[in-house]
Amino acid sequence: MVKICCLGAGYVGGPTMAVIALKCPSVEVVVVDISVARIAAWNSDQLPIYEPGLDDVVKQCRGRNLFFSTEIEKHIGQADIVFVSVNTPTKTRGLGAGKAADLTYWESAARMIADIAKSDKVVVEKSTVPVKTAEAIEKILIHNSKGINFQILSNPEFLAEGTAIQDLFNPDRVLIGGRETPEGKKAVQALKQVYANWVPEDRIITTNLWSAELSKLAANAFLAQRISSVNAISALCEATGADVAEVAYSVGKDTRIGPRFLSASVGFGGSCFQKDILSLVYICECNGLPEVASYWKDVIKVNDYQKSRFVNRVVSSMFNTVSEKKIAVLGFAFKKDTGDTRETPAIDVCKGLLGDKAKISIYDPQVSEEQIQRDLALKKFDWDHPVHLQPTSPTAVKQQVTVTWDAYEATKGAHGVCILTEWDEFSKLDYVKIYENMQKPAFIFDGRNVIDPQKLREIGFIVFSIGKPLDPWLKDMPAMV
Ligand SMILES: NC(=O)c1ccc[n+]([C@@H]2O[C@H](COP(=O)([O-])OP(=O)(O)OC[C@H]3O[C@@H](n4cnc5c(N)ncnc54)[C@H](O)[C@@H]3O)[C@@H](O)[C@H]2O)c1
Ligand SMILES: O=c1ccn([C@@H]2O[C@H](COP(=O)(O)OP(=O)(O)O[C@H]3O[C@H](CO)[C@@H](O)[C@H](O)[C@H]3O)[C@@H](O)[C@H]2O)c(=O)[nH]1
Repeated sequence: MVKICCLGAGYVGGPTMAVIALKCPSVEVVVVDISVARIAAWNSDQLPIYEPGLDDVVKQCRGRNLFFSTEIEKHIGQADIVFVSVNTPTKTRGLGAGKAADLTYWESAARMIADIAKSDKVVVEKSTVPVKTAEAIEKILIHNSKGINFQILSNPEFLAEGTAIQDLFNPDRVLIGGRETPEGKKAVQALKQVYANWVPEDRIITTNLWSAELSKLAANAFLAQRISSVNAISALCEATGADVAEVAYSVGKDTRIGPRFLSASVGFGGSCFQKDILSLVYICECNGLPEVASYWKDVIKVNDYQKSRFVNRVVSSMFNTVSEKKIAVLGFAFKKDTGDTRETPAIDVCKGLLGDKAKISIYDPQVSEEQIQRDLALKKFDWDHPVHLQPTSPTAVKQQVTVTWDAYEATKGAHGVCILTEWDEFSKLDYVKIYENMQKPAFIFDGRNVIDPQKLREIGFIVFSIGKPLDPWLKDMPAMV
């Protein structure tokens, strides 16, 4: 029986390994983590992450050929294939701070594998890493190898949160990069065989190591670039009276461009896009390519602009101040169908409003008060370290922020409502009831274009929707910078 061990029981390690276990009954999969709490949650009825369809997959295989454990050494020792799916945050200190990927967790994982292994192993990079990481990892493994043969493969993950199970069941492609030596090719084949249990052969791409590593960063950069492109156009739509949904539809009808990933928003969030583009920028700079670095950096610049533009809209519409005004925030997760808040645009928008002394009342169906308070108190990039290693006691913002478990409670007595996540339930709320319970004039700022602005204007709201023709009220407000 092939034995797989995965280091890192997070948003990638957990779902990916659960699906491998489901689709490959003859493979034993053990997911290990340094976080005792996380492993305990994977072994309970309350999984540590919310992901549609995940409970079902885990229930089918846990205890059969899928196990979650903190006995890292034992399971690395027994494995034929070791996946490494640990955090690769942005560095906060030293060389490359604010851009380069911090490979501390990866390096310590590699050192542990080298120390423990007593038999040959295929080591798979599942984490997103800078190009040439495999070379560094190889050096660590080989220098400590005691004659053991390690083959390192790059097998980046392309799942998106909220649709992870669907993406894993039916991936657009599986990418495997390896050394072009006979041993390297054998290792690629061994991993290919695992995926071939459910992924059609023509969707399994094999490349050299560096192409695989770079493809992951490039794919995220291209995806994020589409969002920044449509968001840049959304600002121009607001200035000209064009409607970004109509523009995106017309543009996306060109088969060379395609319709997906063209929804204007308050900005992209999530643990990957910003981190991976910053990493790409740093790699370009290190390779003497400042023009290429600056091209990709602008994708993030436009994203930051979109978030601050949104805050400015809110403040300038409401008589240029939100001080002491209650603002309801509907949605805190970085997208619907996840409880993940890493790099969510809601953090920057809330911080912007808090900077103008607003009182914020937040509702998100999947995010707890503790998480929100921590997010609003954490320093930039601290969020991407293992949860149990993050600072514990958030301060300051508590009095200005309340968190409710009900959209009607959050909006009661509010001067304005900001929709920051596209949860389906937000388009179905009773907006007449919400309007009646709000201060007047009642404002709504839709950062996800989930409500029909015309219908809400008929109720009496002053409405701002990203990239849509402006409300007459907003047209008369001071110009925005
Ligand atoms: N989240 C996504 O949608 C996504 C998609 C594709 C790729 N990725 C990449 O996958 C990697 C992991 O991302 P994630 O979202 O799963 O992160 P995560 O924070 O949810 O999970 C990482 C886990 O690794 C554990 N860990 C850290 N060091 C360890 C060690 N030495 N041994 C064992 N466990 C260790 C942490 O405790 C944590 O539970 C990152 O490189 C990320 O960029 C993420
Ligand atoms: O048209 C769009 C599409 C997305 N978003 C936003 O973009 C962010 C990222 O969304 P998405 O890409 O769907 O989720 P992630 O889980 O971050 O997945 C991305 O990042 C992962 C981590 O690397 C990759 O594996 C995936 O392929 C890649 O889609 C979210 O805030 C979305 O709301 C928009 O604003 N407009």
